Amino acid sequence: MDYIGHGLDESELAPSPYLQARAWIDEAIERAKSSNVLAEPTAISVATVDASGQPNVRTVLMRFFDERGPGFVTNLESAKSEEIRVNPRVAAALTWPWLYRAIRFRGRAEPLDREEVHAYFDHRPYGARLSAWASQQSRPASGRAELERRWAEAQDRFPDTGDPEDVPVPDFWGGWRVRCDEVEFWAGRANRLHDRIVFTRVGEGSLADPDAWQVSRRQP
Ligand SMILES: Cc1cc2nc3c(=O)[nH]c(=O)nc-3n(C[C@H](O)[C@H](O)[C@H](O)COP(=O)(O)O)c2cc1C
Ligand SMILES: Cc1ncc(COP(=O)(O)O)c(C=O)c1O
Repeated sequence: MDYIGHGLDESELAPSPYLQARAWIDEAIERAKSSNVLAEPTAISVATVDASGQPNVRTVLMRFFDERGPGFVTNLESAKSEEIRVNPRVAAALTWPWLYRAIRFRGRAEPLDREEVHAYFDHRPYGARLSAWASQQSRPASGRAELERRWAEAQDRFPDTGDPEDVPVPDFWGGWRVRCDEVEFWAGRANRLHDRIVFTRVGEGSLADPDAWQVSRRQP
């Protein structure tokens, strides 16, 4: 299949990686709404490296994106979180094949503030908040029954009152944000002659600070 995307030219590039990513993310979210498949436009693959140097990758939902970088929520005792604590260097990719676009972030993961985590957790559905308690994420499970039992125990412990306070945030649940050093925008073009425009950090500013970034192009 040939990629017949519009491409990405330096002349139309936003002045900062934040604005460029924001435009693509917003467009992906908007276009996904009118799609009849589950496009999940904020699904992001997050790569880490384990203590032995072996890479690892999994998909999460990018629940935060601002000038500080992309962020996600997860169990803080999961494999990914343990790997990040040993080595905070991560990479993350948003991929929208149906838009012939992808964004790659590289940098270091930093913990989300507890206030952000609390505010986010309170908006999750009751059942998902219970699952945060029920799942020792990444640990072995004897079977589905064990998970269902642990979920039911959480339900007994934290009955549904309709109030966000009914299920507190577990101390072992939170999230990470990627402080980026590099952001690459990939736009698929015909004949595999794609566009790849890269913002590389040259200063301390945020993703929204044009002075903190240098733009270059890579071969497809
Ligand atoms: C579309 C999609 C979205 C997901 N979103 C999350 C998420 O936001 N947070 C999370 O912890 N796991 C999420 N998962 C599950 C992860 O892919 C993964 O199984 C889990 O986080 C355990 O990863 P780990 O053992 O490497 O830590 C999602 C999976 C898929 C396919
Ligand atoms: C295990 C797990 N944790 C967290 C999330 C993110 O959930 P939420 O939709 O509340 O952001 C997901 C989403 O798929 C998930 O599978």
